[in-house]
Amino acid sequence: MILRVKGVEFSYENKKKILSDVNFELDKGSFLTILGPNGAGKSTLLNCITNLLKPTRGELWLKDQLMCGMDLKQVAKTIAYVPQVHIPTYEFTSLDFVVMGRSPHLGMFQKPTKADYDIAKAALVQLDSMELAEKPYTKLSGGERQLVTIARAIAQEAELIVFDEPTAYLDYGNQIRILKLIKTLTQRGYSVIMTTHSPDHAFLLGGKIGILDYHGGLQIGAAEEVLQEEVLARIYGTDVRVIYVKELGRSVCAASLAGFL
Ligand SMILES: Nc1ncnc2c1ncn2[C@@H]1O[C@H](COP(=O)(O)OP(=O)(O)OP(=O)(O)O)[C@@H](O)[C@H]1O
Repeated sequence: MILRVKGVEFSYENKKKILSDVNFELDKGSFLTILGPNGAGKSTLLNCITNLLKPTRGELWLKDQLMCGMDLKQVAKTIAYVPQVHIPTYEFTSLDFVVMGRSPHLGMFQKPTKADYDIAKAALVQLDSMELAEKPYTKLSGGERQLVTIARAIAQEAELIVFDEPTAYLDYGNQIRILKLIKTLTQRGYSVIMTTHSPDHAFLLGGKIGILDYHGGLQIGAAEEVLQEEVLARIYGTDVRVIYVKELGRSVCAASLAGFL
């Protein structure tokens, strides 16, 4: 077990409960996709998991340690966060950006060493992206930026990588490339949590699915078990068909515009 979320509740200042009694465990090398409508609380849950927000109730355990007693640097040695959009102000090269993943392993005023740069380069090589090393990070395309951000997570040498909508803003080909890469990461032993707005991505990746509803509850199960037509219709407020495609060996989601407007 790498992460245990136990009875977690969260409210912002306005007191509306965004997360309510959320419970799940994540094993090493396993995968959880979190779905839910806009504003349900997916990013809030990821922020609690990465210790950026403190739950109002409940406990988060990282391996066998309670997370509330850990600082961000300690947590970052185990969990890497790949946010949706990251636009730095300075013109770092991609390699300098990837090497920032080494910060949790450096002392307060310590600069990255040659060994840290070697780890950052190896992360870019792992993702077949070494040609991006000298490109300014601010000049990368959306897909390239996502690759470099994943390389930073790998350079961090974390065991759990948390992705907030990793396919947002990417074209169809890059969406599938990033999903393949995420699947490969789990095959290499990383644990992964990601959010998505596409139930089809959940079918494509397999693993466990969590559906967050507007009452803050997280329903967890296997894709085929959780992603039922009635559930999707309730969550997204629109008709969705779940169809098994023999050639693909999996179900797909298809929406219809009939009766819309
Ligand atoms: N800092 C904040 N202070 C107060 N309320 C907030 C804050 N951040 C988010 N919220 C509210 O909490 C709720 C959950 O937001 P969150 O961003 O976690 O949802 P989400 O499921 O990630 O949404 P989306 O799919 O649209 O990205 C929303 O109603 C949002 O307005």
